[in-house]
Amino acid sequence: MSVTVRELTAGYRKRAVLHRVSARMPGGAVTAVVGPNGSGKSTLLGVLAGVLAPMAGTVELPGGDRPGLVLQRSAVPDSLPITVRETVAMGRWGRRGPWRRLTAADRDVVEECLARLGLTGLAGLPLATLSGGQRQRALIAQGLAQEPGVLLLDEPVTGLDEASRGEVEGLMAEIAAHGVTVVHATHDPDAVSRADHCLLLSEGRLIAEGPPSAVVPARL
Ligand SMILES: Nc1ncnc2c1ncn2[C@@H]1O[C@H](COP(=O)(O)OP(=O)(O)OP(=O)(O)O)[C@@H](O)[C@H]1O
Repeated sequence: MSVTVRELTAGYRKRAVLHRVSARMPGGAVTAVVGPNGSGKSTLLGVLAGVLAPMAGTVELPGGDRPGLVLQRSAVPDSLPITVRETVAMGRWGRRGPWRRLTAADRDVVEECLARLGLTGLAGLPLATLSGGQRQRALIAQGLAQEPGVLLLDEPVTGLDEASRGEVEGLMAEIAAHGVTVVHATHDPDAVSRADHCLLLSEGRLIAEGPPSAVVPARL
């Protein structure tokens, strides 16, 4: 099911960063949100994730579902003493609360997500000891463990080598093929061209929307 924003204005304190953005992100497909630094990509993801309230306008999510949010890798400090399995298990906290024990069903979901992302063999290692690509997969597994209908990813391929970028792009396509609406912010031209749909932001305004080939300027 698709996600729709209408006349969305949002920002921080009194300052609007997004201005009257109207766009549709198709269900079961990958949408890339592109635009220069500071154009409002992360802000849009924050509003879709429900961590930032709109100042005006509306957000329509399938079934009123809370989307899963995969943070930028750089937002996770290296000093965090947490294993890969614990990282993925945090994806269940939204359902259980952080201090409640996970149920057997929760633990099954965690193991399934670890397996799906090829992380079973790494599950007991500290997150900080993983490569950039492996760490990104752990964060995606955490997002999937929320079993969301909408998965939001903030710059999931930034800083990865070509092989890992391709792997993460392939994963996003596979997740979408399972019916999840995937929306990611990116600067990477390959990630844009492999998306199904694209939103181009500039200075907080939507300046184009459609298939990547029609939207993305050659200079990106
Ligand atoms: N927590 C915050 N408090 C105040 N202003 C913020 C906050 N986060 C972002 N901004 C401002 O909002 C504007 C848009 O930032 P945003 O992070 O949404 O852009 P972006 O397109 O994701 O940029 P980048 O490509 O650099 O990640 C910028 O001017 C930024 O300074």
